[in-house]
Amino acid sequence: MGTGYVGLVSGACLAERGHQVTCIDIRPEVVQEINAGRPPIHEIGLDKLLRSARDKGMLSATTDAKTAILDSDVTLICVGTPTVDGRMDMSQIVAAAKEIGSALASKRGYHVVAVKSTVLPGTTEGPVKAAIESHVGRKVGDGWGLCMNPEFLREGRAVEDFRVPDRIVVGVTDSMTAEVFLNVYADFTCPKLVTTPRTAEMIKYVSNSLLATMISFSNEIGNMCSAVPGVDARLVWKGVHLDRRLTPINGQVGGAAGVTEYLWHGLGFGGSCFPKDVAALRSFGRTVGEQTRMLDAVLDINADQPLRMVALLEKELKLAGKTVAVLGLAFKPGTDDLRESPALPLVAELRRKGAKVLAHDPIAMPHAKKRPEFRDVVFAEGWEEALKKSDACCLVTAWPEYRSIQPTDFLKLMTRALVIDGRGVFEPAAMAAAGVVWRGVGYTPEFT
Ligand SMILES: NC(=O)c1ccc[n+]([C@@H]2O[C@H](COP(=O)([O-])OP(=O)(O)OC[C@H]3O[C@@H](n4cnc5c(N)ncnc54)[C@H](O)[C@@H]3O)[C@@H](O)[C@H]2O)c1
Ligand SMILES: O=c1ccn([C@@H]2O[C@H](COP(=O)(O)OP(=O)(O)O[C@H]3O[C@H](CO)[C@@H](O)[C@H](O)[C@H]3O)[C@@H](O)[C@H]2O)c(=O)[nH]1
Repeated sequence: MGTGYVGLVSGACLAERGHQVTCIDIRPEVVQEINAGRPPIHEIGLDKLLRSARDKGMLSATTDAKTAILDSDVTLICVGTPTVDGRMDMSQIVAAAKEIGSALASKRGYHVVAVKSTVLPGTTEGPVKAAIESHVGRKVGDGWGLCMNPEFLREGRAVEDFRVPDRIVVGVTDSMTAEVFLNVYADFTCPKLVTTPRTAEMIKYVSNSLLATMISFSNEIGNMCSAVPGVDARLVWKGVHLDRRLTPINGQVGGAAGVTEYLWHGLGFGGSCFPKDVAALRSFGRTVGEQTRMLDAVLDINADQPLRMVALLEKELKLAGKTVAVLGLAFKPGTDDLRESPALPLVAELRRKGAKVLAHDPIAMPHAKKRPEFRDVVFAEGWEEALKKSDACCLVTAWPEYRSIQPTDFLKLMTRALVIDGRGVFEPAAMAAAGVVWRGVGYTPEFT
């Protein structure tokens, strides 16, 4: 139920594993696209997977929740749980639960409802259970079961993450539900952690909050390193990661320059999860009488990073009347998602300072053109055009095609080659040697 990033990817991947899947959504246009074999979202590998599942008769989509629920054994709730004023908005999840309850009222045979959406501790056993029970007319355990199954996939790598997860967490209170539900994941060989619904809910928030904390910590340290002549943050992270406690046992480290992802300076985190989940956990902490000094700092540091990019630019030129190329609008590469992208506060600040913005993104431009925040942004066909018509360049999203831009391209295309790198994409020494003025957010190379 809910065919966004989580619902559609889960549905397509479970169909691949041999389950019969019906995707339910309230948006008829989305249902139509799925039935036509076209994913309404951009995810690597999803179009092929969806078409294959549909062609084999393993997956279809509908707006008719009741029929779909009556014809199935398990329902995964994958609707949105946005934050409004920093608090989790439960309206979609409660509406979905009521609909499931109404359908289950006439159902024979055991049915398991799993909350896959990210929800605060107590939500599954509180409002979700209450909404289902009040409509089904039977208590949980009487013909139906309830569990919590957080999802850890990343946008842009969602199919790969779902196919090969690090772990599967299930929060459940009775063995019958655990047995039926774990059958869904029978083919997955990763560690499976069975716990209570409240602990499962908390695991999801703590996972996201820890990763967000690592990013803000790296940014605070990167900013500090930048302020000390002769300290190179990239080498600082390399040196720190040579500690075996931070480097995985097999010696494989992800991320740039041999540094574990999430411990790397830059523009900060965006997307539909980290900002909302840290904010929701912070307000949850207050409701249980706990201070959240770390989480407060994580969000404060993150809000500052895009503004630092503008401050770096202003050291090099007066922004009023100038044109700035913004390369990348999506909150990260591999997705067309603009939710909470650092490009949003960056563009707003550039406009506030009187600069014109000429933007490019390989995938997200059709969405960006519809956003009111980008109303007076001009869009370029390609990065070459953006650079040619600009006085400076801000690299926001580390798309592979931007990684291949050479120092000579900046020199050839721009009147003055001035680049502010928000993602540590370019090699500072090569840029400097070629004569490009290169600055990094949270990073000043050792040799400057
Ligand atoms: N996006 C991610 O990478 C990700 C990863 C892990 C967990 N999560 C969590 O999973 C949940 C879903 O996230 P998403 O990004 O897939 O959301 P989304 O906004 O992309 O999709 C939600 C979908 O639910 C549909 N919907 C709303 N109410 C419905 C109802 N009553 N019946 C049927 N459909 C309904 C909407 O039309 C929409 O298509 C959220 O709680 C999110 O925090 C997201
Ligand atoms: O070293 C890093 C790594 C990431 N980011 C930024 O952090 C944000 C989130 O990135 P990522 O974690 O790759 O994407 P999401 O799709 O938002 O995935 C996160 O949020 C999901 C939704 O809850 C979880 O399921 C995933 O496990 C969790 O990684 C993006 O803006 C990235 O640019 C950094 O700034 N520095």
